[in-house]
Amino acid sequence: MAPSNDEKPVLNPKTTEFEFLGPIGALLMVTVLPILVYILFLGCQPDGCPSPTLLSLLTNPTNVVPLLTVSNILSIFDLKAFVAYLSYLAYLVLAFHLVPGRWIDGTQLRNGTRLKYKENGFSCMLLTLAILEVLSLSYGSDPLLFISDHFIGLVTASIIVSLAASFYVYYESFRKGKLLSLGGNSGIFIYDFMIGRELNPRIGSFDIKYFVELRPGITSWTIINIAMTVKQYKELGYVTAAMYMVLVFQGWYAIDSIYNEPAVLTTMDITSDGFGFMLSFGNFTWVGFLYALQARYLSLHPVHLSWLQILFIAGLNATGYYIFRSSNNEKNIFRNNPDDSRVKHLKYIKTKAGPRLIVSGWWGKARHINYLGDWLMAWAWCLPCGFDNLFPYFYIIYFTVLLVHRELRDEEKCSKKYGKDWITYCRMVKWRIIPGIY
Ligand SMILES: NC(=O)C1=CN([C@@H]2O[C@H](COP(=O)(O)OP(=O)(O)OC[C@H]3O[C@@H](n4cnc5c(N)ncnc54)[C@H](OP(=O)(O)O)[C@@H]3O)[C@@H](O)[C@H]2O)C=CC1
Ligand SMILES: CC(C)=CCC[C@@H](C)[C@H]1CC=C2C3=C(CC[C@@]21C)[C@@]1(C)CC[C@H](O)C(C)(C)[C@@H]1CC3
Repeated sequence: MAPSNDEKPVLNPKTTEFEFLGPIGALLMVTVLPILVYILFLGCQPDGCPSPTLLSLLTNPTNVVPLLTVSNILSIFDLKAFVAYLSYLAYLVLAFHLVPGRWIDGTQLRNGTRLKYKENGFSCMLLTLAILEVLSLSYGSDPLLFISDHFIGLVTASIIVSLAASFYVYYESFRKGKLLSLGGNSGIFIYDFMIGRELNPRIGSFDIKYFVELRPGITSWTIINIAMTVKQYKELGYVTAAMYMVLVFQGWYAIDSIYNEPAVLTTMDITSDGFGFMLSFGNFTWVGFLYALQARYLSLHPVHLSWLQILFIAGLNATGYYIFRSSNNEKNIFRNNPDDSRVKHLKYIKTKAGPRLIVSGWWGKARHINYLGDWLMAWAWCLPCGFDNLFPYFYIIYFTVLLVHRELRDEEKCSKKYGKDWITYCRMVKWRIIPGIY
């Protein structure tokens, strides 16, 4: 007999528990984060990081001339940069639709369905890099120097686009039949707008969250790093080892994330977080521009490293990448096919909720061992900037907070999902991120 209406589970239950300090935290994120991005970029100028000229404003606010001249703050509004950024996004959307790729299944949704996602990110990235090469061969360094010359204007363009996308998906989320995120349906605008109300906003088969997660931000981060390397070469006549390390380490990470595109389908962002300002701004601007903080710093303030420092930092990045990639692959392969020869030796616990929890291998060392690998790489991206300035280390500070907070969020989610099985798992694997420490 079909369950009565009051027995049927509600498809979109109201969100009753807040994260990120609730509506107040959401308002702060939407207002403070864009300002923070401007401070980190406008505040770092050729005359210093932070620029002493701009710091003088703190003691003499009326002396706005330096603000206009040194920081070129009026370049925040840059029509050329805005048009260029929109053209860049249009190209990415066109490439997504035209470049061939297989369609793969996402994880099962709570309404029992599975969405299909087009896997052609790596081909699109190769196409983008090929186009960059052709442009450089045809027009020299000008196309890439446009990026460093119009950088703040491009940042503004990404912020405007991220806000427009956030408002669009929020408005569309009220259409009938939408599947909402469990954490973004509080009914309070600023909170749902920030954390994301609809789980998988789409235009036809075009999944906005999936596209934004691995295309505009990751790609612009890679291109900006190349542009900052070209800028350093133009200024110095050579490229420092420190810049090469940041370019290669971060470029590898970015391209690796796209090469392993299917892995994003099992991340929290895709499986449980709605698409709102956090993921929109987080990808378009935070990943797309702020993640290039070290390359921009080195283009303005070259750092020379000793061979010992180079070897240590390279070893740190390699260790981090090995832990990051092998642990993520171990979980993703196991979850897709536990009988795969590469993971069938792993011990696991069966859960009442269904999915199996690995309790040996990487996932027997810590409950988020993959975060440790990512965190070590983050250190390897900051250390090439030397120790004269804290600006480039903003990334490791932000990232540490993000990973610790994300681990707590995931613990909360898994504890609710797995109940006693999660308690059993935690007893067997007691470390959260760093085995023996945390
Ligand atoms: N560079 C950056 O800015 C960022 C990078 N990252 C990286 O993204 C990667 C993915 O991180 P994230 O999205 O947080 O998700 P994770 O890859 O850490 O996966 C967490 C999920 O995996 C499942 N799981 C947990 N423990 C086990 C286990 N023992 N066996 C099997 N499955 C398990 C649970 O999902 P289920 O409900 O399916 O069981 C859990 O919700 C990480 O490597 C992280 O470092 C993340 C954020 C930002
Ligand atoms: C302060 C602020 C705006 C926070 C928003 C958080 C986002 C920046 C991150 C949340 C999860 C992310 C992931 C990646 C980039 C950063 C964000 C969007 C990621 C795409 C980076 C590349 C990795 O290989 C990944 C695909 C595993 C990863 C997924 C999560």
